[in-house]
Amino acid sequence: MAPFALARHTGAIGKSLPANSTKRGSWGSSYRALPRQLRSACSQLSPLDLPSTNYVADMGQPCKAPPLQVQAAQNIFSHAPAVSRKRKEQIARQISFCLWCTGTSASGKTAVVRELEQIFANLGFLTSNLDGDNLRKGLNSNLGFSMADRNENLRRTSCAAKLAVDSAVIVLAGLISPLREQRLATRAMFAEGDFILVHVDTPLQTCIDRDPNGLYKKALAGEIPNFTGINSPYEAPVDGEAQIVLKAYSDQGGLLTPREHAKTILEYLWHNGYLTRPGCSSPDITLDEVVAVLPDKIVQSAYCAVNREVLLSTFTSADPKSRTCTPRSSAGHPTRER
Ligand SMILES: Nc1ncnc2c1ncn2[C@@H]1O[C@H](COP(=O)(O)OS(=O)(=O)O)[C@@H](OP(=O)(O)O)[C@H]1O
Ligand SMILES: Nc1ncnc2c1ncn2[C@@H]1O[C@H](COP(=O)(O)OP(=O)(O)O)[C@@H](O)[C@H]1O
Repeated sequence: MAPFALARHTGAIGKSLPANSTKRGSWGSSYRALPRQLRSACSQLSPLDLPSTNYVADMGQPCKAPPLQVQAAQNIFSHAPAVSRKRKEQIARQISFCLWCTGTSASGKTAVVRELEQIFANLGFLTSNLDGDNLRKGLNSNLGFSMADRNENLRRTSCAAKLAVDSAVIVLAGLISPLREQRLATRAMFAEGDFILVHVDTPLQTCIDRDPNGLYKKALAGEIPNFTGINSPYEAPVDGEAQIVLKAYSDQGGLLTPREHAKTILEYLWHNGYLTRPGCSSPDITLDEVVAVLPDKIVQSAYCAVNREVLLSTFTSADPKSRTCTPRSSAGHPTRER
């Protein structure tokens, strides 16, 4: 089944503009580092759990699906990277990680990711925005919303996210990822610390009231099968599963804005060393400065200029180790060692 209805989001910005030594394995093997009960949950999602989707030819004519691969390829010899991720992070002057937002449709995943994407750009960090809707127009365009198709959608997206993280890019992903086992399997793709799950915890009724594309209305009228939260399950993350939970409403009952959500995430990232430049002992920007950055203005900020200077010096310095960072704050911040 082809995706029912997808709203495309343009990237928030144009093109111009903590890790450990855990072995980073494949979908099939990397979850071995997890406790047994999580492994068992992950193991139900295998690369063999492929969708029963028919392909549609370019001409728009339905065509017979090529036989789906039911067995993993044999005789594959993988290559170690010629340039390490650590080296790439030094070049990019950032620590890469995957920030993965889960939540029902219209919970605000796209809004918070776009907000973050712009703030990161202004701070001089390179990101990739992996949005479920957008990916379903390309990489995942042959997938629908059966659970098997969602599994495959999430598996492919996790692989893409992993490739970007291994290339020193910060990934900002927003996909419903409705089942706990799917999120566990996604997390298992990454080394510990490289994956941060964010639950965009907006009550279903609020999402239904928002209904920006009229999909809930159609689903409630029985016109869309397998619609998350209506006739297909959404398992909210259990306690401790998500590193960050974004409640839609403040304690006073007011609706929190995407900007406030982005601030919560930035605080987490800053305190946990994700915004510390490789080789530095603390971030080169204070938390107050981070959260003061305006997302709606793409500017060549002072930070971009400083980073560019330091970056250029890495190419001119004979000994890369002689490169120094001048932290803007000397407070004792926790740092992710790279
Ligand atoms: N049946 C059904 N259920 C849920 N969502 C649907 C459905 N049909 C279309 N859409 C639109 O597809 C977007 C969700 O795609 P995802 O790739 O994030 O879904 S999943 O993670 O594979 O479950 C989702 O986008 P968001 O609203 O941004 O979440 C919807 O706009
Ligand atoms: N924090 C928020 N407060 C109010 N409205 C929001 C908030 N976040 C998102 N919205 C609005 O809700 C709708 C759905 O948001 P979106 O980010 O597209 O959600 P998702 O990507 O989870 O489907 C949009 O119209 C968006 O402008």
